[in-house]
Amino acid sequence: MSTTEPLPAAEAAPPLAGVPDVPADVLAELRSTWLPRPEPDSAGRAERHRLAEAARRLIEAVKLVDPEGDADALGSVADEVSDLAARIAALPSVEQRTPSFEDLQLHERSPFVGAANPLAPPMELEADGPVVRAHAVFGAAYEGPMGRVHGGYVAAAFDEVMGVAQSGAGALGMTAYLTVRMKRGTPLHQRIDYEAEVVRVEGRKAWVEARSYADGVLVADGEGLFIRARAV
Ligand SMILES: CCCCCCCCCCCCCCCC(=O)SCCNC(=O)CCNC(=O)[C@H](O)C(C)(C)COP(=O)(O)OP(=O)(O)OC[C@H]1O[C@@H](n2cnc3c(N)ncnc32)[C@H](O)[C@@H]1OP(=O)(O)O
Repeated sequence: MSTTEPLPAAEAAPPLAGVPDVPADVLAELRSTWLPRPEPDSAGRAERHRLAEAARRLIEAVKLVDPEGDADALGSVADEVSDLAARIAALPSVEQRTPSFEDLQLHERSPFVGAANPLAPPMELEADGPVVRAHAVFGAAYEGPMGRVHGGYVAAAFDEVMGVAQSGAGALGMTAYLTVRMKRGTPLHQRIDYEAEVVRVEGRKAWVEARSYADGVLVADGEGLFIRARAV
């Protein structure tokens, strides 16, 4: 891909040649309902999301706190946070019960999109015809070069958005390879926009293209191959 123009918006996902089983109108409906973030289905889940958001602020604060400041104060908060981690770990774990449908959703658990996952920025998703659009703001914890997102996270964000694009097109594969061209640094602390679309399907293989933009300027683009397991 050489153009820097965003992919055009589309009215609806056209049928994708090669994707089996699921009619295009059903997929389009699923995409429009599954990709936007749902409201939490219980008070407990809402509180877990609030806890994850607090943990994100904690991660950011720990990354930025000055080691040349007050060592006693640092030691004291390290003890408190350690006690808090032990209190949380002593609460019932999702791994001790059969996961619910909501537990398994990308919006809940993903390291990029998951509201319950403190590692997730979290990224927001939307369906735009056959294109999946996403956006995220990466904080200090994602820093590689000064003020820029680490290249591993740049690539991983592409994996997520491409993975959703091919799942949303019914391909349901796993990443076999991913190529990301990093054209400019991806800046921290500002909204990064993504777009991804399946461009070709052959049997169990789906090829996806994606791009990312900072303030409308192309910062990276790439493509990936996703392969559906034989059993699915
Ligand atoms: C409806 C709305 C829903 C929206 C809501 C979305 C929910 C859901 C979103 C999820 C979003 C998560 C996004 C993260 C996605 C991951 O991170 S997935 C995790 C990372 N990837 C992996 O762990 C994959 C590890 N690799 C594998 O498991 C296996 O190698 C694979 C990829 C499944 C392929 O295995 P296999 O099926 O045994 O492959 P095999 O039969 O040997 O080869 C099949 C063909 O593929 C080719 N091939 C195999 N591997 C490769 C390769 N690496 N490179 C090139 N060609 C290859 C072979 O040459 C062969 O080609 P042909 O001879 O048919 O032409």
